[in-house]
Amino acid sequence: MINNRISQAILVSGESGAGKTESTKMLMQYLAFMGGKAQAEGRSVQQQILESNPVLEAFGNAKTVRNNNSSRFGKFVEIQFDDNGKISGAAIRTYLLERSRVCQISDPERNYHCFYMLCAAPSEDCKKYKLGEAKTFHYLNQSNCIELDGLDDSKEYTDTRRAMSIVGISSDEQDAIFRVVAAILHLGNVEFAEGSEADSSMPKDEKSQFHLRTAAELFMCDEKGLEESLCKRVMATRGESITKNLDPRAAALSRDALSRIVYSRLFDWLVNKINSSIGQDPDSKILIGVLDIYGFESFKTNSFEQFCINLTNEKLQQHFNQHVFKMEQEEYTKEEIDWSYIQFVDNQEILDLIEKKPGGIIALLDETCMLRNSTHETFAEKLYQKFKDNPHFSKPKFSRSDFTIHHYAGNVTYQTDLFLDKNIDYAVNEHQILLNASKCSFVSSLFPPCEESTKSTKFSSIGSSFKQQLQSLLETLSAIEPHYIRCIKPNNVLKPAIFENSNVLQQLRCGGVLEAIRISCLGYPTRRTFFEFINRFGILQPKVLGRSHDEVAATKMLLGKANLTGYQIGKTKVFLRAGQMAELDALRTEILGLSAKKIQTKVRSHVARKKYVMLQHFATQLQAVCRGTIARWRYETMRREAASLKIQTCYRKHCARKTYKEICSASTTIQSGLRGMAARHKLHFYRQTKAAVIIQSHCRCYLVLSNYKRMMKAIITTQCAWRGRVARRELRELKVAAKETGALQAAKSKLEKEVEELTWRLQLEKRIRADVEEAKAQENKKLQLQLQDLQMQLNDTKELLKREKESTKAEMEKTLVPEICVDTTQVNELTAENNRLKALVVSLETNIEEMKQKFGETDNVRDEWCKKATDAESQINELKSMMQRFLFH
Ligand SMILES: Nc1ncnc2c1ncn2[C@@H]1O[C@H](COP(=O)(O)OP(=O)(O)OP(=O)(O)O)[C@@H](O)[C@H]1O
Repeated sequence: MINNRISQAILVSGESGAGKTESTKMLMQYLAFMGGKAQAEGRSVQQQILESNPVLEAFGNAKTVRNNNSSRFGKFVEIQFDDNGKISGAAIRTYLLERSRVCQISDPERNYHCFYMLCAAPSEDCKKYKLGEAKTFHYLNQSNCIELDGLDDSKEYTDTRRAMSIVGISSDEQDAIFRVVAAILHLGNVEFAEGSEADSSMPKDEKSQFHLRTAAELFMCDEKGLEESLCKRVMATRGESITKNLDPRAAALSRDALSRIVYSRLFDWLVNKINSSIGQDPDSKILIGVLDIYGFESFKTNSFEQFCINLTNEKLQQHFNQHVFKMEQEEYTKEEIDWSYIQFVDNQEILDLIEKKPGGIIALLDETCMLRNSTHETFAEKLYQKFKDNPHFSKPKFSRSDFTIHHYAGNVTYQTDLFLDKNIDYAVNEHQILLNASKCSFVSSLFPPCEESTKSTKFSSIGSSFKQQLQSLLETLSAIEPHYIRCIKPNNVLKPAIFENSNVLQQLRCGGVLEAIRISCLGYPTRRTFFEFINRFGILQPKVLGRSHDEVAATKMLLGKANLTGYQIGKTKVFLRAGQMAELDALRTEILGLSAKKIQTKVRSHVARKKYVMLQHFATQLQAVCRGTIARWRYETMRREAASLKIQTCYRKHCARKTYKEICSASTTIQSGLRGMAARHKLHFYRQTKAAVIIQSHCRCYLVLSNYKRMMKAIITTQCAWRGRVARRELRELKVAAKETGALQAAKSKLEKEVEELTWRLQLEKRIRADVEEAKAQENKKLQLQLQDLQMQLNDTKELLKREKESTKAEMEKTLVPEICVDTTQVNELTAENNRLKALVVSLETNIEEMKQKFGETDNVRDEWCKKATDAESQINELKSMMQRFLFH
């Protein structure tokens, strides 16, 4: 593809279970690996292409009798490449999904894998979709095969969801997809019973009602609407519509039709989603298409699907024939080479029988479908009439509605029973309206409203649309170079290491492989124009590339050089036998190898030299860089040293300055301290001096003062003495003069002194007298009290004595026993007591007498002193008068 810039197609064919799908996957993996881009951001196209397989397999594959993982649809994967040969986009086209499987399976087959996966999903998902075990669903339990050996459905579920995410299906979309799948399962469990009206139907029981309700919930549509769409049908007749009840059987068919159409639309949605997710490359000019399409099928019961599948195989066989036989031999004739024509079985007539328009089986089927009240029997009748003379058509002897087609691969008898139903490709109007109105955007998008014109005018059938699809596929295939892969199934028991010869031979015959090999051996499968040939193999003999040789001669020279024989030279092309091109290619490869070696040598030496020069240059640069680095490093070191020196200097300077400042401040402090101290000393000395001066001054002052005072005193004394002398002299004179008054004066003084003394004594006496008076009064009072006490004691004692005397006397008298009864001790005691009391009385009386005496003496002294005082007073008064008189004189 890269060399010739021609798109290619790989057609993988073979019967069911032969390995088409596996081979296709391997091919896709290979192409993705070879053409895959380095993983850019997020998911790469190739990854999406590969991950589309598990998604499509989950929804389009099922277990059949022949294959546990049978693809129930055809697939053409178009991988687009850009100019660099890298994958730039992809498109997947699918063909004819087997819809009937959704509602009907036979033992031991299974329905589509997705149903079983969903039933084995994690419990929260099952709960969400109200699902139970797979065997509880009608669409799954028609067959006893529920589980497959070596297939874990729950793991498949997880893997499928992961793959869906990779291909760009969002989580919400995945939820909606599985919700629809679950709804189909629930729908399948709705059974119908006779309704109240004739030929009407209704859900059979509570269980059916539940499943109907759940299906409606999952579809997010009206439950009643769903029931009516299943149990009733609106018939439009000439402008008016009539609602017709469906009997239970028809209702069940309607239910299955709904399930089929929903599933089919879901599958188409998935394919479209994958395509839009992967994206197409409109600029891509080259592509590789891989076709994985169902192989020829011939079962006991063959229905519409087998009819379509076998049509496909007829078409592909025709393409193969055309390419390998027809076109090949036409080319030989055109190029006028020596060739005897080989006959081959052309299946054009069979294709005409099936698809010719008008008059082919498909056309008749469409016609029958369009007619009201037509049945499969009328259809079969039409076929019998129309093709009774066709050698490829026959009517089985014991059947009224079957027909047999003589396919290139063998005869297949088809049962027409469901041909009409399966061919009709439209959603029942009620179903369409119901699901279009779903609250779930996903479900409603599966059933977009159809235009009125298309609804009424155009009839669309599966057969016709499939035919068109095939036509378009073959057109695509014709435009590109096809390659064929024929898968051969070694045995029918799906086991390894078993090779059934006859079976394999049959497959080889059916596929036209033997003829293809024969023609390849006889014919010339490879051909090239002279220009292409010389251009490609000219290097075997470089001189042919000059202008001196014509193309034919040059071609022959080249072929001679390669020692090839048996080839043919045509008008414009050279035709080579099988294998010759490979020989030439090997030779070319060898020469190319040698040339490549030479070129490599030169290139290597050139590269080595270049490398050397470059290394030298780099070494110099490196050295320069290293030296520069070292120099920079040295310079840096020096700079750092200088800087460190500077820093040290600064630091030392800073330290010294700091120390100096500290010393300065310390010395200033000391100086100020010393100065302060000196000043304080000075001040102290000054103060001392000042104090001394003051003391001295005071002392001096004192000395002077005392001297002065002494002097003054001496002076005064002297003066006094003098004056005294003078005075004494005068006194003496005066004394003499006043000699007579002097005696009086002396007497007067003496008298005054005496008066004073007497006054003093009088006062003292008065005071003493007052004290004595007071003491006397107190003493008297005391004595009186004592006296009274004594008096009282005395009286008491006397009384006591008296009473005792009397009592003693009375006692003595009473007893009349004198000496014998008297206690002598008691008498003695009483006597002593009596004496003591007597002494006390005497002493008290003495005391009283003394006191009386004493008071009497004191009064005498007092009286005496008073008398003296009165005398002295009178003398004083006398003297005073004398003095006054004297002085007066
Ligand atoms: N190359 C292979 N190596 C081993 N097993 C293979 C190979 N190819 C196919 N098989 C086995 O055969 C089975 C069927 O293969 P595959 O599904 O590819 O068949 P098919 O031709 O696509 O069938 P159908 O037409 O039914 O889809 C595979 O599941 C696998 O078990």
